[in-house]
Amino acid sequence: MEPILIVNDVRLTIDNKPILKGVNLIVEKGEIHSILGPNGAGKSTLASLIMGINGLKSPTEGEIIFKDTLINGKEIFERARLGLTLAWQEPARFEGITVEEYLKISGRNNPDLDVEECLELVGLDKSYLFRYVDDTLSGGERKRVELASVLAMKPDLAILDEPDSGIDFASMEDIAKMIRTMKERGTTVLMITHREEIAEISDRATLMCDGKVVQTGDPKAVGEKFKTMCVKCEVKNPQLVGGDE
Ligand SMILES: Nc1ncnc2c1ncn2[C@@H]1O[C@H](COP(=O)(O)OP(=O)(O)OP(=O)(O)O)[C@@H](O)[C@H]1O
Repeated sequence: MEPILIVNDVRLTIDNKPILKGVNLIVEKGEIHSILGPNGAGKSTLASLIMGINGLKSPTEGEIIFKDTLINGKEIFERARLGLTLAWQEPARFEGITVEEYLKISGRNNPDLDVEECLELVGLDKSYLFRYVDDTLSGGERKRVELASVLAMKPDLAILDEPDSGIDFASMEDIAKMIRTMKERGTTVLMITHREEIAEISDRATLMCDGKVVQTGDPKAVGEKFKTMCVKCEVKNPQLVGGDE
């Protein structure tokens, strides 16, 4: 096993509020790794820190190492150049850009780019190439276009923040298939999700709660723990989730 991403004792405090409280995570090259956890666990904040977005370029303490390079403090474009990309929780919306243009921009550094194939892999036919990436596409279609753009980019590590949001239950198997295709094409996937059934397509999963990692391992076991412990805990006793430092 060869780690592609190492998150080493990462702490983040914003306005005196501890948000990440010593997160340790190793993502192995070639795996699909899910992060599960209740609302407010710190999943998106961790994804932002790994990508260097939303003003979060460095943790308060700890290290983020991508492909043997310490990326604390690096700009988003430097991280992208190293082979790191992120698909957002909110699907893409770009006024005046067609799907074809969007995929070509996304895949400009991919010598094997085939935009029609990228669309096909996310279940959209080639008539979508001429559609605009705006609200004339449904939320689910924009989500698919965004996942097609990740396939076009072919990054070494793709962080997918809730790829299942805005996707109806019947399309979940499609999404799962697409994420597996990403893996087959050499992209390691770190995926944030609320749905344990999506986490189950992973090779490994991590459960986060209250800014900490609770468990990493077999996705079924982690999903089960999420389902049985966190959901109950969140509903009945939110103030006890995970405890404090
Ligand atoms: N810039 C910020 N300033 C203050 N608090 C913040 C900031 N960003 C995040 N938080 C807080 O940090 C905690 C973790 O938020 P985060 O969005 O990372 O959780 P999450 O696990 O992704 O939740 P969800 O599943 O609801 O998206 C929340 O309590 C949130 O309000």
